[in-house]
Amino acid sequence: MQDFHYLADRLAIDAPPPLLLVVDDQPSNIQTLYAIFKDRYEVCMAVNSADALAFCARRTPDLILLDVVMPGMGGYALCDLLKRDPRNCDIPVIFVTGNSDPLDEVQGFEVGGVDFIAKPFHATVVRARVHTQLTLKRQSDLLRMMALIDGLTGVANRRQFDTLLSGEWRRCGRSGQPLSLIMIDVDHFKRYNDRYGHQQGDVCLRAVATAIKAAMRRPHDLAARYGGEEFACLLPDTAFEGALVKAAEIEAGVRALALEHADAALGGIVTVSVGVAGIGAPSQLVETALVQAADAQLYRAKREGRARVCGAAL
Ligand SMILES: Nc1nc2c(ncn2[C@@H]2O[C@H](COP(=O)(O)OP(=O)(O)OP(=O)(O)O)[C@@H](O)[C@H]2O)c(=O)[nH]1
Repeated sequence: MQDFHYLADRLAIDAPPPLLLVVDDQPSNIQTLYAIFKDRYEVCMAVNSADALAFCARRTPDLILLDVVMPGMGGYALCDLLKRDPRNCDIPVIFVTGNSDPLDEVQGFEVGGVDFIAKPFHATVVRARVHTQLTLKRQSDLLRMMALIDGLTGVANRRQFDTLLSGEWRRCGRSGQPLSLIMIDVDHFKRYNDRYGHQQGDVCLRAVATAIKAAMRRPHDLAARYGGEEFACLLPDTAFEGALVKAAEIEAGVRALALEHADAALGGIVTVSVGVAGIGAPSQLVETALVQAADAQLYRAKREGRARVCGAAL
């Protein structure tokens, strides 16, 4: 539970103001809504459905206020399109309408709208409705994130890692791109816990996770907690040689933290052992081969004295 609060606090502190997209062909309506929301939210505007789609391809709004009747594609058709797109389907859409016909509202709910706001606007009601939907959106985003993020360290969890490994294995197999995997294990971590206590052990794991994440700079690189004191990095479109460089960076990055570990075998600081495996064309083998190979290299690094990188190309 403590980890849940840690994650929730981090999200609240780091969260930028919510992004509202107002889609309306009438400049006066846009101006009114802008005036209502500009103090608490980032408000962007689109004057037709095509502009709105272009905007959503660049950025993901937290909520859309959508006029029902517009020249060209109307609000219902636009909402229907957005809901069919996996990248945009979670954005709540509130329709803004001058029509109070219940049948009209039913159509709006059928295409995935979450609420209606009647014109002319009543500022307090509009604010309250938007606030309610944004609160619900934040909560569902948090739950989605908790299902994919390790609560202790903030990196991806094992579930996300397994899902992405399967996806990247197939994608790299189709495109003929290489795929590499790095497995990392904290050395003599049982001794660390025994000497410094489990809570300090958790602090150490967070610091190690941060050092690992710092080495993952490409957008598709993934750092994950594989289990206990073991981490894994998935490097799509990266050949074995490149992954070896990253692995060395991770090993050096953890050393550079200079976390005291009086019972460590070498140097009196926390170190990691690292195993690397890379494959040129994933389609030749089953995906477990990559994990097994990286794991075998990790245990080789342990056998050969820890605090080092070992690797093999498949
Ligand atoms: N503090 C803390 N400890 C954990 C966590 N998960 C696993 N551990 C501990 O990590 C230790 C792992 O110990 P071992 O697998 O024996 O390995 P090791 O002591 O690191 O030794 P080598 O891997 O051989 O260098 C165990 O004591 C686990 O209890 C965690 O979330 N927090």
